[in-house]
Amino acid sequence: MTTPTTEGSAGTGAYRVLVLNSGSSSVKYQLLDMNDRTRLAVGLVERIGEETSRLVHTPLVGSGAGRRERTGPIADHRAALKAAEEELAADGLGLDSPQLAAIGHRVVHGGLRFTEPVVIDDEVLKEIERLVPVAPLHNPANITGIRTARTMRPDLPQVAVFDTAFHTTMPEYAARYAIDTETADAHRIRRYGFHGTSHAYVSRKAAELLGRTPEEVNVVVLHLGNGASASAVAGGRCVETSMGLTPLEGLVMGTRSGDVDPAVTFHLMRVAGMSADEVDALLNKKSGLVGLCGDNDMREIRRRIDEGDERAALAFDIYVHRLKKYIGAYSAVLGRVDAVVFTAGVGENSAPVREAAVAGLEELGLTVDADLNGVRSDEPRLISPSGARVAVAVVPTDEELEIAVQTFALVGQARGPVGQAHN
Ligand SMILES: Nc1ncnc2c1ncn2[C@@H]1O[C@H](COP(=O)(O)OP(=O)(O)O)[C@@H](O)[C@H]1O
Ligand SMILES: CC(=O)OP(=O)(O)O
Ligand SMILES: [Mg+2]
Repeated sequence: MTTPTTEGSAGTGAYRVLVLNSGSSSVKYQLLDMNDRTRLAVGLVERIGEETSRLVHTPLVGSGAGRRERTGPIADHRAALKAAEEELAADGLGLDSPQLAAIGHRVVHGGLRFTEPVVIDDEVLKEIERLVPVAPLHNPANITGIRTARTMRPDLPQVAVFDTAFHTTMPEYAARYAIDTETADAHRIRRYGFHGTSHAYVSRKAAELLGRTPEEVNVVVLHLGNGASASAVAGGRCVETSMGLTPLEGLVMGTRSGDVDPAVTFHLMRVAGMSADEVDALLNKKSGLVGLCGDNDMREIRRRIDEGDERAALAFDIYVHRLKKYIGAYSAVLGRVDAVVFTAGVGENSAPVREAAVAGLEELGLTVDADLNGVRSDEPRLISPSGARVAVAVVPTDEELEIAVQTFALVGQARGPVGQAHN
């Protein structure tokens, strides 16, 4: 791992990066010191637009240390960022700080054009807006984040780091749908994949855990958060991933269906009289775990299962069955698998999901040690027994760190030499 120098961006001495990860109803933010990649403050604003919004802000340095919480309505993403800025400013870490080198934004859809992080200008912003129809839950929130941050610090470089970028190495036969080529090309319909920052970070960390370089290993990464996706990474390059044109395809998610027969859509339109927008809302917001059992939080689902709730049990089984299909499929795609890696909220925390997802896959070399699987930790760790043919691991993701590193590297390149992107 190479550490950037204190030169920071531009030799100005600015060495901090603020990262904004704006989701459909939440904003996660982190302020990092890029000299040693430590976090100075972290925060989350959730349930934006509801009466019960909540901001949790935790400064990690100085006298302000200690978690602070605000509750009460926060109307929109703009208000959420303003509230976050107030909290940062209260600790002397506000956006007016001369030490701030850049703001890094997670942008979910980068289409065909953005295969690397970019400094945002009006034209880049316009392209991110053009992609709203293919990331309707995400790109609008990302855009609001960018616009608000620009208003607050118009002089500061703002960098977009795209979820889709890591997947642009997918071979054409994995990225194309088998539909009429002219129609597909005219509308840029293909599989883009998402959560790429996480898949990139976690696959690299998994190689490190195995004591190998990313080039030496083939891994299957299962990013199981509210949105969920799988990827097959061969020698450090993504060769297949489960999300497609939009973040709807693939695994069962908190509120999204993942894979369904596409005919479900026109059947609902023709037979149930639903509009395109209604089907869109059904598949994106009222499906997945919440559609199956009314809850999208895996903790709550497990609690209900323990009480004998059959709907929750069936939802769990459907979730895990889909995961197992993807583990099998990606083992075939990779030919040789060195590790299957669990990450994000469910992947990092739910031992029952991990156990059930690999149960019965001994023929593929996959087993989980019950004791290791039960350990709670924030560190990357193996949960397969020693000597297992394929390692099974838990690697906490850190999209914000990855975004900060890419942002800082880019701003440095634009203005003069700085440290490089990390391993
Ligand atoms: N201790 C836990 N046990 C089981 N599942 C958990 C736990 N903590 C969080 N989760 C799951 O993780 C999900 C959130 O994952 P996260 O990666 O933070 O999502 P996102 O970034 O998409 O908002 C929750 O909805 C919940 O299902
Ligand atoms: C792309 C995507 O699904 O993101 P999230 O998990 O943050 O909803
Ligand atoms: Mg996430």
